[in-house]
Amino acid sequence: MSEQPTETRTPPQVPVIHARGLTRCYGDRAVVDGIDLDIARGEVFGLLGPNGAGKTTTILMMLGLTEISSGEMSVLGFNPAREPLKVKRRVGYLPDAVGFYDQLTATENLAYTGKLMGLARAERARRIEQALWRAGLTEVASKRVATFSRGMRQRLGLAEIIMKRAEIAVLDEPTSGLDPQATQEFLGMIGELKAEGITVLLSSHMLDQVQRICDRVSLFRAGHIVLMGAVPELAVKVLGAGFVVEVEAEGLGLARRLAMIPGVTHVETLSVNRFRMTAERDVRPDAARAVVAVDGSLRRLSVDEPSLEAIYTRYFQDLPAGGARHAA
Ligand SMILES: Nc1ncnc2c1ncn2[C@@H]1O[C@H](COP(=O)(O)OP(=O)(O)OP(=O)(O)O)[C@@H](O)[C@H]1O
Repeated sequence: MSEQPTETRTPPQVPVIHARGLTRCYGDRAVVDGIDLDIARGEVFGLLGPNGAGKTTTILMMLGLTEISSGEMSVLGFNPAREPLKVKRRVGYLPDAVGFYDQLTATENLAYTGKLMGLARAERARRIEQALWRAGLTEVASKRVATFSRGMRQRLGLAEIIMKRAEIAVLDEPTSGLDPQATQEFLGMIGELKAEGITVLLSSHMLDQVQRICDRVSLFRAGHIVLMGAVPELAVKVLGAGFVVEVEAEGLGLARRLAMIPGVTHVETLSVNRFRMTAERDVRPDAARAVVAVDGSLRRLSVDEPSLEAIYTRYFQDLPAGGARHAA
């Protein structure tokens, strides 16, 4: 195989994952029902939603692992239904239960994948060594995978993605069952992938983790994407507020100044010299400048970031009983 993923990279402005009206039916039931998606290169994109909402089915369609009933989908410019091998070569997939050969060592497992990819022996050895090192597995490289904990298997999955030089990493519940330290390390590694320009799709129920590492998230419900965007945007939509910034400062006409800051939707005067601002973004630097502009003195500035947990909970609480609400 002589294909070099680096030579075929899609230009940055073209979404690396594009779907329109994507649908998957089992019998007469649509489990993914007309979803639209555009994911940019280098984005960390979260897929959230209750069990059975259609996240894994969407991922499987992306990878050419399940049929697309109707709609369009392209991954790195390829149609996964017609060109699954081209997609597979460029996309790393870490399913919930990673399938490695238990009787082989970590190195041997990666060597097996490397051979399937058609990598020459020297190149294979170089990439394996580098990938194991990046995943923190160098010391256990010659241990059989049967002896690995779940955390180590997950890292080996990441090592495989690194070795493949995948342009997209698709991670399905990667941190479930990991202890807090292993989780932190794993999230750190996802951050490193992003820093290299790799696009990451993360399906997870761990809302705090999703919030920490994702640029945008999508909320699936009954086969639809019902919400999509950056957390502050979703907070404005669902909670009616994004960031809440509190300012304690003296200064004449400060409340009026604060209200003029772009992105501020509301300013409440809590008491003399104490203000609570609701904003679409973190406006603390602007608030500090506003205090200086009125020749005031700043005593305290704090921000409450919107939480994905609160958005998720409120969204489902606000649904009318048995009601369907599916506009992204
Ligand atoms: N092969 C299949 N045949 C019939 N129905 C299926 C099949 N695979 C999935 N489904 C159904 O499709 C729906 C969506 O499943 P999917 O696995 O995509 O959900 P999910 O959002 O990934 O859930 P989870 O959070 O539990 O992983 C579920 O109702 C599931 O039962």
